[in-house]
Amino acid sequence: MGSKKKRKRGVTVERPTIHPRNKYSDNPPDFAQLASLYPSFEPFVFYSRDGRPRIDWTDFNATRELTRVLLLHDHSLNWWIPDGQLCPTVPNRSNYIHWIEDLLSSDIITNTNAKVDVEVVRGFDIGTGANCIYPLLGASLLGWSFVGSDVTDVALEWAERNVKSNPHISGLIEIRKVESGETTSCGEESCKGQLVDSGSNAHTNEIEASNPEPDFLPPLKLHSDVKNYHGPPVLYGVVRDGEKFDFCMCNPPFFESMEEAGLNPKTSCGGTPEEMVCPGGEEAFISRIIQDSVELKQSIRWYTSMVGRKSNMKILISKLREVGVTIVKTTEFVQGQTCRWGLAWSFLPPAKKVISSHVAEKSVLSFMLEGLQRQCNAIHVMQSVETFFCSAGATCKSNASAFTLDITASNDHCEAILKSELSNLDEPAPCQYKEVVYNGSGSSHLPLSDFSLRISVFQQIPGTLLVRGSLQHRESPAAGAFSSIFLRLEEVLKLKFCREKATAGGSSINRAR
Ligand SMILES: C[S@@+](CC[C@H](N)C(=O)[O-])C[C@H]1O[C@@H](n2cnc3c(N)ncnc32)[C@H](O)[C@@H]1O
Repeated sequence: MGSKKKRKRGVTVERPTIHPRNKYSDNPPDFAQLASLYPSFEPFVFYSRDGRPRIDWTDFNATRELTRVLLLHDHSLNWWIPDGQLCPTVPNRSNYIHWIEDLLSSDIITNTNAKVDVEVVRGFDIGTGANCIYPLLGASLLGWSFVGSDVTDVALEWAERNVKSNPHISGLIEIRKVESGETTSCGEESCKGQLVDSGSNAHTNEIEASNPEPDFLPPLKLHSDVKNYHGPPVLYGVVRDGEKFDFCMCNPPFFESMEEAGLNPKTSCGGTPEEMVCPGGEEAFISRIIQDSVELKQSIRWYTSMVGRKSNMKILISKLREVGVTIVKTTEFVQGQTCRWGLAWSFLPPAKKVISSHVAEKSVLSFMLEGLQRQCNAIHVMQSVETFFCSAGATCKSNASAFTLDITASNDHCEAILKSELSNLDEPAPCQYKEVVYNGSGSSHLPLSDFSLRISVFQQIPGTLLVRGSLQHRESPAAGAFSSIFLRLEEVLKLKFCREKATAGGSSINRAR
């Protein structure tokens, strides 16, 4: 996923954002224009006091109609889903397609499925849904061909209808029913012999795991304590003998129950239990994809999945390390206040020297606050972050609507933070608010020795927040304190907000970049 470099007040800020090739990157959907062109969409558009056209994101009919007109207007696609089925947001789903496009065009792994250029890229969409969104977008944007699989009758019927309503690309898409009777077992017995200890480091970074000599290493029994998937086949048993794919993709059932799905009160994208839920949630489902990939190995160049919880990334990456993949890549998909992750891996040999994330500088770190007490929300966390920094004398500037906090701290402030006891964040500390003024010359007036950091708080599923810190002055001498300070912040916030408190040394901090 591309991260956009933005010069703001003389500071280069890297933040993950909409993919630069996404159609909506520079031109977000224009509701007023769509309403004037499509009378069926018009009743869903209203104008807020600032005169901006809006829709009610909690109204399923409004979100479905928006998706329908966007697919028609911008992609010439005819599309519909029945009431209650999961309704995709087009800009968000396009990001995943473009990320795969990046993976395919990168030369990180060798292309042993080498094909002449005229052959089309072939993808496998696990759980294509009634909306069939990924095959429709991939075929219309990039001319890719797809097999889209699913298990439910309604998904298979409507995916097929959506394909047939678009004769210009229907030849590129096959909808495949997963036979739920023939549960494949890639259990430990069948996988054991093929597992190798990679001895590699999997990191959540741009180019991550390298396992240059997997075949010479001794077999390893899987020991990850991951949740098990008990359900219909996912890849193994659905991909046919001799079939080859350039990639597979998946927007998995994220949740273990509909209660956990919680149905975000700010949006209504529908979603039936069959679409949203599987025993063991996404951890179990993606673990099955990993197990199946061990069986299918190089039949698919890039295995990918969307991941809804950051904490699962860690578990899944260590599982990938155990099964001896040659490469792991991750990305972050950001839309509004929601974050999702992309996880990709391959068994093909790396084609070029990989850069270890040990040597790469980390400028973005994040952690999850899970199991938040009921009455706590992002605002409370923001206030506590402010107190954390201000009580050491640092300067904070908050933007409550964007859920961001810009912090400037001197060397002394950093030392004070690191020396402090795990403090009581209930007492708001007096803060020095300082407007950071752009001097117009392309450089900030802040002394370079200052540590400058932006903290963002994202709502995940109910009860879970993501806290992300991005270093604004990488070159500052105080920048070295970033990870220690962020680790400290994680401990302090978990102590205050999480039912399951942080344990010393038990940090879940993830190096994003
Ligand atoms: C979260 S929905 C994703 C739908 C669509 N791809 C999207 O992004 O909106 C998950 C889909 O996976 C399907 N599914 C669940 N288990 C499956 C399996 N073993 N094989 C294929 N599809 C499965 C569900 O029926 C559902 O349609």
